[in-house]
Amino acid sequence: MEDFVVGLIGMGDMGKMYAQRLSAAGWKIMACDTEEKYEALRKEFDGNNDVQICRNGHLVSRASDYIIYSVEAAAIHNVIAQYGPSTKLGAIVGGQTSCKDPEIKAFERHLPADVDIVSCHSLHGPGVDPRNQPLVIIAHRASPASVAKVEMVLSVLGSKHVHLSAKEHDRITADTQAVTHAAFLSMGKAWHANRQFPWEMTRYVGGVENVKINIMLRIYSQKWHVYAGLAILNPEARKQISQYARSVTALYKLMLEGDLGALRARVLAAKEKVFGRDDAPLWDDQPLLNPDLLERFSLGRKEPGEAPRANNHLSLLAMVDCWAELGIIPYNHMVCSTPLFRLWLGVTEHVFRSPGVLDEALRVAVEDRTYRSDDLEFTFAARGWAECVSLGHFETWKNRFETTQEFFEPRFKDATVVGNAMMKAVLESTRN
Ligand SMILES: NC(=O)C1=CN([C@@H]2O[C@H](COP(=O)(O)OP(=O)(O)OC[C@H]3O[C@@H](n4cnc5c(N)ncnc54)[C@H](OP(=O)(O)O)[C@@H]3O)[C@@H](O)[C@H]2O)C=CC1
Ligand SMILES: O=C(O)C(=O)Cc1ccc(O)cc1
Repeated sequence: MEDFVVGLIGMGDMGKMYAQRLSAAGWKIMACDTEEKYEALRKEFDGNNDVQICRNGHLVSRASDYIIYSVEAAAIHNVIAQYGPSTKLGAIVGGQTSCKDPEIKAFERHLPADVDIVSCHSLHGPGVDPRNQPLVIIAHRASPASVAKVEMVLSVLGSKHVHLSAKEHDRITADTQAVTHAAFLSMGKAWHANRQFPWEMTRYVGGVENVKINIMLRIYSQKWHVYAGLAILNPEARKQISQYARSVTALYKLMLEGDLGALRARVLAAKEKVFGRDDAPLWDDQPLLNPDLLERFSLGRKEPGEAPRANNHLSLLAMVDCWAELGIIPYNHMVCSTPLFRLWLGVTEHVFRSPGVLDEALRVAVEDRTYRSDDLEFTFAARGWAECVSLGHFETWKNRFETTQEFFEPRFKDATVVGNAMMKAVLESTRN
């Protein structure tokens, strides 16, 4: 492996993270982005002798032994069609896209037959320390020797390798990532529709609300294509996102009707399916999240000693309803989960394993009208995202995302600082 060269096509956030970490560990890298970024990238990597910037993917492909495509999911087909035929004889090729169906199809179609296919997916954003985070390895068409080479190169990330097929990967990430994002995207849309910065309204500050707000802002501060790609292009995700919207609508209607009995019965039945019976729970003895920790990461002000206002937690109740309807046991996906999913499952578990909190949420749901208009907007938003994903409308998705991104944009700087601290503390304190 002495002269082994790793090629990186796409030097955005993930490509650069790989370039920096792999070269720091001593691997020789050849990398490119689109041609107009050539000079800027050369300047950026000027001091790094282990990273050679190329003008295009042909130059990377012809000289690299293992090539990783880290480009937008919607572009992967065209990019592989362009550079795939230039792949070095006998090389290994993989991709980093969040959804494997289009990537594998493009590889099968455009790569020469002598090339092995071993894909990967780091299950975390570029700003998260990859150590101990799951890294999916997909040995799609490869000799054991090629898989071993890929694992040796990527071992420098310190992630936990999880071996899956492309189909298993897409199924699990639809259950974990796509539907989790749908919940936070809907919260952002709802707050935007009511023109609220939720942390400026005292009723929103504290505990579970901190997680909702911080993660919502984190998602809207990122690039739209990452979230659009993994929802729209994953053939498994449509069902989950549509069910989430149906669950939100059904629970909201029960709230409007003031039917506490029916609401309670539905939520408790879902709880039993997802979290097990009270005498045989599926959760661990230790909660996934320490609730005290959540209080520390607020963007808003709270008077000392003031408890967070009760909330009906429609977004969380609907998540459990959705899992129950689809027969998903979220704990089964922990080996292949992102930090956001673990956080989301952690707060959901917190509400469902604290009987007082769940009872209060159900009582508030029918008695307290404070949240009615927010919840109406949340319901519209969840249905809007679901429709957009079902129709596969990238442009509408982009527009929906960017208008809300613009609304929250002035707050991203502060939110990123608090959000990063929260993620770090939560990751350190949660079991994986
Ligand atoms: N961000 C995240 O949290 C994670 C993302 N992923 C996945 O990784 C992939 C990359 O994501 P990320 O790095 O965040 O996105 P970025 O947009 O930051 O990076 C993608 C880069 O690829 C470039 N590109 C597009 N076409 C070509 C081409 N023909 N030749 C060379 N470069 C090209 C893009 O250029 P241009 O902008 O000009 O199009 C862009 O710079 C996506 O598929 C994403 O789903 C996986 C795990 C985590
Ligand atoms: O943790 C999450 O769900 C994120 O939002 C970050 C992210 C985005 C895309 C991926 O393919 C993997 C991780």
